[in-house]
Amino acid sequence: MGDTQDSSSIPSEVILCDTFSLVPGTGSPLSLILTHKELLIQNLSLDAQLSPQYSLALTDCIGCRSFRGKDPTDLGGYFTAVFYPLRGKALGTTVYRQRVSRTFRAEGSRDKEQNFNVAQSWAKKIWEMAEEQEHPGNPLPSSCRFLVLLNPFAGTGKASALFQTHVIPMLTEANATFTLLETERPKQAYELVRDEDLSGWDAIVVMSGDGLVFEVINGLMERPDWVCAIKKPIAVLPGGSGNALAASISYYSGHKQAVGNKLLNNCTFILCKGQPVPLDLVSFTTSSGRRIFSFLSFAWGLISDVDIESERYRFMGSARFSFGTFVRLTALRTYRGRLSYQAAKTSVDTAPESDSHRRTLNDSTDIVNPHVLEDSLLVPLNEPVPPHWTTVMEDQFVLVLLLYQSHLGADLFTAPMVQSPGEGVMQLFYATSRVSRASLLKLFLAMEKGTHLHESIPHIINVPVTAFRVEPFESNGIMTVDGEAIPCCSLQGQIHKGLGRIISIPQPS
Ligand SMILES: Nc1ncnc2c1ncn2[C@@H]1O[C@H](COP(=O)(O)OP(=O)(O)OP(=O)(O)O)[C@@H](O)[C@H]1O
Repeated sequence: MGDTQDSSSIPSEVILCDTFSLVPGTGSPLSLILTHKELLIQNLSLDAQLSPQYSLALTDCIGCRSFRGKDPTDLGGYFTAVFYPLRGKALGTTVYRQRVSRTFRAEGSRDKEQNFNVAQSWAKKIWEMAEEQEHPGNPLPSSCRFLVLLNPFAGTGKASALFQTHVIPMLTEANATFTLLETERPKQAYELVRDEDLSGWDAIVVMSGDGLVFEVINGLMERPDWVCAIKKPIAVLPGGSGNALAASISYYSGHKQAVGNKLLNNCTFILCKGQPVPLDLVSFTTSSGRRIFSFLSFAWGLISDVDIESERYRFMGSARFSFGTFVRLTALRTYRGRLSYQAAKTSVDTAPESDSHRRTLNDSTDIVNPHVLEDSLLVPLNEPVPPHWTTVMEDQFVLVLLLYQSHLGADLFTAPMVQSPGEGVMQLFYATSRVSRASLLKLFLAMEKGTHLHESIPHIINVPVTAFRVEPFESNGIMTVDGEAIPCCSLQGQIHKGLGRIISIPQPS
């Protein structure tokens, strides 16, 4: 955990060292030591109430600014450093970020300007070191300009209020500028990103559920300059009821499980400190010729039924999915159809077994034709699937799910094996009519903590795949792509590794 650890040794590579006092406080002196990695605070007073020494990690610092005292007779120079260290149960399931702000007063000189200069040079250096901590790669500019698209009706309708209370203060501290656009109707975000010049923005931030992200991805892919446009970084802040992408990004960025405001804090921190990383997208073609781009999931059967039927329990927030699942389990349906897929090849190198799921040989970079994204793994829907594909002979399905991120909802940790947003693999889960209600119940209960893969649950199959086809024999039932309902029809899709960009904090492997 990065916060306030006791440190007993003086660090070797000291960059700055000076004496200040803490504000507010007793005015007692303390020594500040800045190294490449941390700000070390040592109390110089004999007050036994104060911790003698603690440190704040610069990886957790989102901003630092200097200022003069308001009172003209005040000779002090000030700086405030804001950190969001990890809190919670490191070994448990919930780890989240919480604000720690420290203001220091420089008072070594009788000259006000000189004290201010000291504070200013500390603030500048701390921020420089904090930025140096970020991972190498392609960082966002230090003063970012964000276009924030917010759906005020997402989830339980609190997104606007949460943006004001939780997000704006953190963006301000991080010196980021933004333009907020509250959507007034469905498809407005889709049309905006499809039609407008986006060059004035470093990233598009979506504060909503997964539905608005779906609009943004599909809007970008509709542009004549989609090859370039789809590389525009997207960031996600949870404002809906499912928030699967937000929960996945929070998990990849080292936060384990979090929901509600804790998840929002984590994601806002990621927005301030993260960098654009590759995001897998799946292109779907339906029998009606429709092309859809997806960042999260495809579902048919139990999961899509619950997703759409539980809309009426929206007031429950994320609990609507668990409640809807229990309701649907009492009246389980089966759907007749055929499922085919191309299994992902796993690496045969010396990687440890537990790691093998992360390695896929399907690294073929998409040959990006400027006019259309080619699906090199697919044949036309009216032709049989390629001979090396697998077809599930069973024709009664209870559920078919393809998931390409770790979470299916903030509290549905369905694919713990997914460790980053750009692995180039879809996790296929399916169950046929042989599965029992007890097995399904066990699956959904274990999914909350992501332990279902360690339990033996009969007749729930998981295969990593790179392409798939679903052919329902009847047109009743609901299918969803990223939680959005589409008419039940034959369709197929393939993954495009790292086609998009999402802001995340990559973890050292
Ligand atoms: N002002 C608006 N009024 C009504 N619908 C809107 C508005 N703005 C966007 N939408 C639509 O609302 C749909 C649902 O939004 P979204 O998925 O982001 O939230 P949610 O359904 O609450 O969350 P989740 O998908 O995580 O359950 C989107 O498909 C979007 O098209």
